Amino acid sequence: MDNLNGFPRGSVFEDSQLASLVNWINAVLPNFNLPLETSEEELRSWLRDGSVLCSILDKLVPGSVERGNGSLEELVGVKRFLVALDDLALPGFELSDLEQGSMLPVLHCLETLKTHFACNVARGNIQSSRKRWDRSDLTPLEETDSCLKDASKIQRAVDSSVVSDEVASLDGLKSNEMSQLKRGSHVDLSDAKLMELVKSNSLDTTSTELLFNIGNRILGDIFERKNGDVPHAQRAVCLLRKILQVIELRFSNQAEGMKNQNNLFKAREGKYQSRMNALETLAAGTTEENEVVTGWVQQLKFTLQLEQNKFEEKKKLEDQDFSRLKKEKIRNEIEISALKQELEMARGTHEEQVLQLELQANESKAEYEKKIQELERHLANTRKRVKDLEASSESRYLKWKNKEHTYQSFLNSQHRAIQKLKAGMKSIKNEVIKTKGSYMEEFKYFGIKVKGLAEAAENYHVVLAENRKLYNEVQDLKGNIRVYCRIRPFLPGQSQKHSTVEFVGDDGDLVVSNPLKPGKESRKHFKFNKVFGQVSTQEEVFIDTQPLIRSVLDGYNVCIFAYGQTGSGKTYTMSGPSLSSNSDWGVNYRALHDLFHISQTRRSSIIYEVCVQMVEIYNEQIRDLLSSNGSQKRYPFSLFLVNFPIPYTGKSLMHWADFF
Ligand SMILES: Nc1ncnc2c1ncn2[C@@H]1O[C@H](COP(=O)(O)OP(=O)(O)OP(=O)(O)O)[C@@H](O)[C@H]1O
Repeated sequence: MDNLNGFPRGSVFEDSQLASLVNWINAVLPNFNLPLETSEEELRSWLRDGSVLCSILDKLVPGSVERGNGSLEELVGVKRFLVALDDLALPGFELSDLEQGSMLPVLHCLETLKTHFACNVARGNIQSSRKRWDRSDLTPLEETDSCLKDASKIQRAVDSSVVSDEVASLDGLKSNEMSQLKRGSHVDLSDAKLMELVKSNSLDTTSTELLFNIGNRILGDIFERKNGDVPHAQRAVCLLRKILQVIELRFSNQAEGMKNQNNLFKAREGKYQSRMNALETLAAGTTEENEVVTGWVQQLKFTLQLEQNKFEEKKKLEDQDFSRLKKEKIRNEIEISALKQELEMARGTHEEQVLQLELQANESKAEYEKKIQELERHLANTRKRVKDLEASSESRYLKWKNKEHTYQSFLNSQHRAIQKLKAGMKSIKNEVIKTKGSYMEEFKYFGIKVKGLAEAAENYHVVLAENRKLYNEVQDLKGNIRVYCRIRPFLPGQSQKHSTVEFVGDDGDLVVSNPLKPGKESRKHFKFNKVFGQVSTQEEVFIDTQPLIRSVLDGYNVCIFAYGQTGSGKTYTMSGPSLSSNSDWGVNYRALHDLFHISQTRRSSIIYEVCVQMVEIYNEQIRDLLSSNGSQKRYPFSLFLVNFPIPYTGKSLMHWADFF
């Protein structure tokens, strides 16, 4: 059995249909985001409080659902949804269906909404679709019932249809755009479109509901454009003002019309009352006439009563409409004032944003101008540099060209020279081969010569050894012990008149006189190997000892020592007054220098090792001065051993031993 809305009770709702329905709900209300595999029971729990249903319908037909008053009653939302459906003449369902009954009517209702509005969106015409429902889907009885519905519902339905007609008739807007406007969904409110609406007279013929929808949409569009599109906002404000003017004019016209109608009805009532009075006067005449007149009067009274009833009914309706319109006007005025405030705020915000943007624009403009100037300067510099570079590259190119030419000629000359060198090298090679042959012969000849020289050198060593032997024999003959005397000159400050040296002979004779002693004792004669006078030099003293020192290198022991009283010149003779000048060197330094020099000249044939020992003889004790614990070490023998080879300088002593 079918229900009142024409849906089969027993029909099945496929899962795919349910998923498609859920998908559609998600498309209409993206915030809900229901899962596609939602079951009927889950959907029931979602829809139970009616808020989702109201939101869907409000989204499809903005303003169609009455605003809630915050009631906590669960089914209030569903009731509002059903009332709104009824107003739109769309099929609904029973409250019990959503509470615990079959969900089929609810699902079919939603399916109808989906199909209906999808169809309307496609066609851009709500009215035609509703008419189809009214006529084809209702039974004749129901059609009759619907005709007897409340006058306000009819009026609203008529208004809706008028709205649709007016939507279609608006100049400058396409029908689907107007449909979107009416639903509150997005439509392009470009500046040109706004200007067109402001200038056109089509707003005068547009219904009040549609005007409110347009106003809402414009405000929404202004808030969506948060980036301060001020010209657009200004145009939108102009359009809003015009809409408000139209609405105000319309309300005042309606009030005026109501007043006129009221006066008209009052005038008619007075007219009928005067007629009744006239008829009553006539009734007071003849009985016959009276009866006839009474009949007329009765008839007139009945007619008047009917008229009065009609008039009262009409007046009641008009009063209701008037009060409704009044309330609506107050509500609209409140809404308009709120909108005005919002608009003012938005305008203030936009102006601030505009100022900020202008400031930013000025700053960035100045910055860009500065940058442009810098870039221009840079460009000019770059151009200049490019020109310079071009000029320098041109000159370099010419220079390199010249160099290339020079190198080419140089290479050619080098090539020729190489050719010449190759030819020269060939001839040199031949010459080298020839020379090599001659060298080989010469080498052979030299070999023979060198052999002879080696034999001669061998003989030379033999002769040299013999010479040394003879030399040392001469030294022996001269005497192993030689005594020299050196006379110190007067020291600065000493008197030169009292010298005891009377005679110095060339053969080593020395006569010393002392006039203070008597007889032979006053003159004494000494004999030395040689006597060095006051003017003798350090070198002259050394020359006589040099042969003895050289014999050390042939393996002989030599001892040189100086003897004399304090201040007689022992240190002067053995070491020298200073080492700054070679001429001041004493016997020690000269002897060592000579020894090292000779050892160097003989290093090809003999290698000498030189050792040094330094001892001190003091109070008949000998101490090693180079020993690490020298102060402790003492030699266990007495001073005057015969032939002990020590150079003696009084207090200090130097010893060269083991010379080879
Ligand atoms: N031949 C000389 N010519 C010039 N001056 C000399 C000569 N011999 C010695 N003298 C000077 O005489 C002074 C004493 O000489 P020197 O110190 O050599 O004596 P000495 O015998 O070593 O004394 P001492 O036993 O006290 O050490 C020094 O000033 C020295 O320069």
